[in-house]
Amino acid sequence: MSQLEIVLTVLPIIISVILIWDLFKNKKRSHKLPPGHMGWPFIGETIGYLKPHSATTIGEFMEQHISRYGKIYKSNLFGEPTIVSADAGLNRFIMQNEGRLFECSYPRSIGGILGKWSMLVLVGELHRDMRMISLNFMSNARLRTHLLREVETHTLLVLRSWKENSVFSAQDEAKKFTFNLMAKHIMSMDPGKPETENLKREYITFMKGVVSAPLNFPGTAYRKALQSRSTILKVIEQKMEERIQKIDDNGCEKVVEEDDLLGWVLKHANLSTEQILDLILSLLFAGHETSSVSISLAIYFLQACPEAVQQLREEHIQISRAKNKAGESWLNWEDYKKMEFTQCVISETLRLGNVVRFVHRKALKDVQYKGYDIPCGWKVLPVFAAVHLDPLLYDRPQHFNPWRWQCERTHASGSTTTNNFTPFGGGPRLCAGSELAKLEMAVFLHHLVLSYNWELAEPDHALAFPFVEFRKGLPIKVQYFHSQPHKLDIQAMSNK
Ligand code: HEM
Repeated sequence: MSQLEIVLTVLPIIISVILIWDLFKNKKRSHKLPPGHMGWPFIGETIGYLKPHSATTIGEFMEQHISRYGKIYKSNLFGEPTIVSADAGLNRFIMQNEGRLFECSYPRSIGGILGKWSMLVLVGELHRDMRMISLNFMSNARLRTHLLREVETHTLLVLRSWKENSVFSAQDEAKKFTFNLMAKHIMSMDPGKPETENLKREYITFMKGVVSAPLNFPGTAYRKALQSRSTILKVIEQKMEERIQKIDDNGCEKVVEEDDLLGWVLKHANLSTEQILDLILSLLFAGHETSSVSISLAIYFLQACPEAVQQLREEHIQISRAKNKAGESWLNWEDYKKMEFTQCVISETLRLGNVVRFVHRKALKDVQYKGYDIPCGWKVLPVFAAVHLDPLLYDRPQHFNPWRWQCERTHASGSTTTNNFTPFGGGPRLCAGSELAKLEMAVFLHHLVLSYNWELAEPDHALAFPFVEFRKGLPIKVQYFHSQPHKLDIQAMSNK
């Protein structure tokens, strides 16, 4: 057979195979997709989707898409075909079927910056192992025995530094509080020490990169963040080495017992150095940003709602009076459990502020939901913010109304509000630090309302892009609230 004859025989076969394969794929492709628009090639509709908007709204893009296509629509976001869900039922379905029908799938740039062993990136068994470590370390028992005292100490350190009538950024103060708490809890680093302050500086550069476009060129925020990442990792690694030197052959610390995450991981978990570094960095990230923004949001919402401040203050004055009577200073778990209205304020802050607005998932199989197909491999974005701000689910959703949660508490659980409230996500990836976050907010609010009155020094509001932040840093002015015998004196409290 001549070469030409071979080509003429083989070519039609190859073309037929391609055509049959294409036909087969097309048949598979004939999904009943939700309505929507795929936008420009590659970038799709990403720019519109990420356009900054007020954190207490879902933004123009989402509003227009929901009114045009409904609560479930298709799009092209982050370079991939995507199903966006503002539907409470679908969001629950996605979160509950993690690992079976859907899987966590953050953009590659997040893995680049948080590390390939970060909990946000890991799936399957590796994720489960890392999750167990985090859950153990933030268990309810540890919250009672260790964290409550730490949270209160760090709250007081920050609040005690506030000067009457001075103007400062409440957001920076909240960040200081949560960073110091995390640095202490994770690596026993003390606030104010040069090593802690250096780490904080690097961390700020790192965070700017996490929220920026992932452009790895000289001078970009992303490139600077990658540099800060390696500096931060060096600090953590050095701490690790110091700690390993202290651990004897029996696995016990020879000198001082530092009861932090680093020590715990070194003694109890079988992780590589790289895994420990990424775990610690991702916990620092997960535990610092979200809680500090939530505290800033609470300060912001409350200054516009004096009735809520008054009720909150009454609750905390009662707790404080009972403690004074009993000769106690530090808050204990029973005090925390008495903070019922405070929990309503926290829930309402998380509902209206939507610190984590959506999460990233992908479909592991072809999935059907409400007559629509979600094709295998497509990205899926459950948008919690859209559910939390849905007027069909929450009466006057844009209105800060902590009392709506009071009715919830008196009704049986499983009610509409509770079912549709997912500030901490859900299913097997439910936030590992949710109880710690609520404790931080409650203790901070306790001392805030007992110690100060506050007002905005200039107008500001929280923007979502999509990380939530106050553009001007939430400048506030404080006055002492004197009617309490309460003293912000940690030394005196420690000596009691
Ligand atoms: C109000 C504050 C917080 C909010 C709103 C929040 C929200 C969330 C959400 C929505 C997720 C799920 C992400 C996903 O499914 O892809 C998550 C995961 C996580 N959060 Fe939080 N979080 C907060 C505070 C904290 C704190 C204080 C910590 C403590 C270090 C923490 C540690 C984590 C961890 C480790 C995960 C990953 C869980 C897993 O993948 O199994 N979070 N958080």
